Amino acid sequence: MTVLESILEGVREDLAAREAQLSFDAVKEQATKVSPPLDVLSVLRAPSVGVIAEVKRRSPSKGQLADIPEPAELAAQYEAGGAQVISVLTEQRRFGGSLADLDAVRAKVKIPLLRKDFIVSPYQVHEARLHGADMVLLIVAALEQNALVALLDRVESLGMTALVEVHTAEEADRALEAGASVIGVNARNLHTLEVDKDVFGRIAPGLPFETIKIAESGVSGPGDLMAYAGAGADAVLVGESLVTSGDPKAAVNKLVTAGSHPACPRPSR
Ligand SMILES: O=C(O)c1ccccc1NCC(=O)[C@H](O)[C@H](O)COP(=O)(O)O
Repeated sequence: MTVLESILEGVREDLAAREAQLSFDAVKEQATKVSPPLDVLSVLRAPSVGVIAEVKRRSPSKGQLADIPEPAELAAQYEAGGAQVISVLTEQRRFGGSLADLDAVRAKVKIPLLRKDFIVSPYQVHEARLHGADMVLLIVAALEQNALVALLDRVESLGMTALVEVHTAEEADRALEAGASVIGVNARNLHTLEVDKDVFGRIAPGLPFETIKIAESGVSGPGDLMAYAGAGADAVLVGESLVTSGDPKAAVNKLVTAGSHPACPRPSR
């Protein structure tokens, strides 16, 4: 069993437990009562190369990264540093996250929120909305094509934006066929955990001009952002280097400054 398959097994068990507590109909109904989602596409189309800053406690590849007792405080630092979007890892078993983290962050910051999890069911999409997410991650490697299409439609029908994650050219083709307008190229292979920062540069040039392109994983500082920007990234998604930095506001701000510097290569949009 690969790492991704093992994560998905736990995700499905945890999902079944939550469904037993709160029915699908109830989640759907309650989610209609929260404030409407923010317009993530406009934010990501800004002329500078943006930063999606992640609340990430631990990971299968690195183990414990940071305790993060107050995720809302970390998110506020990210916002103050100029992040465009905050990613909240809500998976519990491997990443130590929760929907309570999403609630806390939503109550604290005004910028868009990404629910970063392993979404396999429409239930989780409505749940994301109920807990204040504006954007939802859909991982192509975790989904059959019909499920990917159905989940993408579901996300968009709720006014949210899907970040459709790929790691290979074949997955990128599937993302485009499904109708993704935002594609994240993850440098991390979720089956082996190997990180290859060159994957973005191999895949992004083959994506349509109008597709918003996010480079995910392995960003340790402005140099990585500049390299991803040179290969066509509209934004970078960063976790580890921010949560371990000791000064998340400054760490985000360094990236944001690099992304808006005139010398930073910009996507041609
Ligand atoms: O981070 C992991 O080890 C991991 C393992 C298996 C599935 C997903 C995983 N991470 C999710 C992510 O994609 C990253 O949290 C995100 O791109 C930020 O990456 P980084 O800046 O390298 O922490």
